[in-house]
Amino acid sequence: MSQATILDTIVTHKRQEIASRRELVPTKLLETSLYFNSQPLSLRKYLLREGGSGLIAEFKRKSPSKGWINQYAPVERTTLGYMQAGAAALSVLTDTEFFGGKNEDLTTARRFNFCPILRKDFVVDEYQILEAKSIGADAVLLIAAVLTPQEIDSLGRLARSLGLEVLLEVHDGEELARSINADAVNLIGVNNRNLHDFSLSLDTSMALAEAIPNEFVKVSESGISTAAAIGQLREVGFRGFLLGEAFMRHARPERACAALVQEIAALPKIESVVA
Ligand SMILES: O=C(O)c1ccccc1NCC(=O)[C@H](O)[C@H](O)COP(=O)(O)O
Repeated sequence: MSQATILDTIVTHKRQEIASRRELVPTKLLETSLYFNSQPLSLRKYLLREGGSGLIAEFKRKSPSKGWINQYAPVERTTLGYMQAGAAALSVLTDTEFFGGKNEDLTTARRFNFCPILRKDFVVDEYQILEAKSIGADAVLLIAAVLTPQEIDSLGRLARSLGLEVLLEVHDGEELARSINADAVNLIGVNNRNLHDFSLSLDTSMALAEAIPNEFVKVSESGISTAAAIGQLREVGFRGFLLGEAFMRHARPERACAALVQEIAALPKIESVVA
C-alpha cells in the first residue's frame, strides 16, 4: 500500500470545507455570478504565443513545505506586476488552510488582469469546478494523485463544458498512464516536488517529457528558478513553467518575475511542438 502524503491531509480537510461552503453558497447561487457566462481565456494559447515567456506566475503566500513565504504581498500589485513583466498567465492559490489563499484573491486578480488565470486548488468535487467558473478562473488543476480516472473524466468534462481549460498534474509515469484523457484535459503538468519528502528535482520533468503526447501542452511545475532550467525544459518539449516561490520569496515578486522574463528572452528561439 502506498504511504499517505500531505495531499491526503489536504484532501480530507478540503472535503469538509466543501460541505460547509456548499451550504453557504449553493450551486444555484454560484451560477448567478457575473463570471458564469463569460468567455474564458485560453491558457494553452497564451503559453504557446510566439516569443512569449511561457511563465505561469503564481501568487502563493505560504505552503506546506516552506511555511510563510510572503504573508503581505498585495494581490493587485503582484499579479498586475507579473502580467506587465511578461508572464504568460497567472496561477492563484485559493486554498486557505495550507496556502493562505482565498477565492477573493483570484477575483481580485481577475479584475486587474487580462491574461488567463489558473485556479490552483485541490479539486475533488464538481462544486469546486462551478466555483472556479464563478470566481473568474480560466483554467483548473486536476491532480492525478488524488483522483480516479473516472473522476478526472467527469470533473474535466464538466470544466470543459463551462469553457475552462484543464491542467492535469502528474508526478510519475504510472499516474500519467492511468490518467491521460484527451476529452477531459488540455494541458499536462509534471510536478517536480516529491510529496513524501518535499524534495525538488527537475529530473522528474525531464524523465516524463517524452511520454506526454504532443497534443497536450506540457507544463513543468515547482522548483524552477532560473532561465537555464527553463532552457533545458524547453529543449525536451515543455512550453509552460509554473513558478511560485522563486518570485514570492522576494518583497516585490513582480520584479523577480521581470528579471527572469528578460533572461528567458535571451534564450534560443523555440519551435512549436504541439500537434
Ligand atoms: O508548495 C508546496 O509545498 C506544496 C505541497 C503540497 C502540495 C502542493 C504544493 N504546492 C503547490 C504547487 O504545485 C506549487 O505551488 C507550484 O507548482 C509552484 O511551485 P514552486 O515554484 O516550487 O513554489
